[in-house]
Amino acid sequence: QDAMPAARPAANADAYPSAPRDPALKPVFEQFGGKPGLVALMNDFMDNLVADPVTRPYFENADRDHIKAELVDQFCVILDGPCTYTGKDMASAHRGMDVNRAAFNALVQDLQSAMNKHDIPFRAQNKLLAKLAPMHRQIVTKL
Ligand code: HEM
Repeated sequence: QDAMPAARPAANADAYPSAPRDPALKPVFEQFGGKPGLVALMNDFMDNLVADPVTRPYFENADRDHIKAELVDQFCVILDGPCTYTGKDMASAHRGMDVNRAAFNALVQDLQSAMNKHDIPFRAQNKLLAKLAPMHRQIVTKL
């Protein structure tokens, strides 16, 4: 898989897996409160990740402010907001971390409880989660 690094796609090509922007998600971006809503959401999401014993080991020594800022841009792009994601692609960002299914699922639950706290409508939550779920292929590298 590492045999032909030159053939790799651009750095952020699968951050939001090469799918085109989906204009149908613009109303969902508004339901998240736009970019300020995403910034507020990410604060609680990261607090949950650090409080959760399953995810804490991954985040306690990480640059959490940086990750939050990248997540805001990434989710904003996924929801067709006026943002650009300049962070790493998901495979590169999580390489060597040995993220397993349990950790991935725990992170999703921590995101769900943050979205509930921010009163994001359930349907809007699921629109975002549907875009995040396939990313497990790039992120989960361990059974
Ligand atoms: C759909 C699920 C996930 C998404 C969308 C996501 C997204 C991101 C993004 C955007 C970054 C920043 C990349 C950059 O710095 O350029 C990042 C970094 C990171 N993620 Fe995830 N992630 C997910 C799942 C996970 C899981 C399950 C874990 C571990 C339990 C995890 C742990 C980390 C850590 C520790 C970093 C920081 C890496 C570093 O310091 O370079 N992520 N993630």
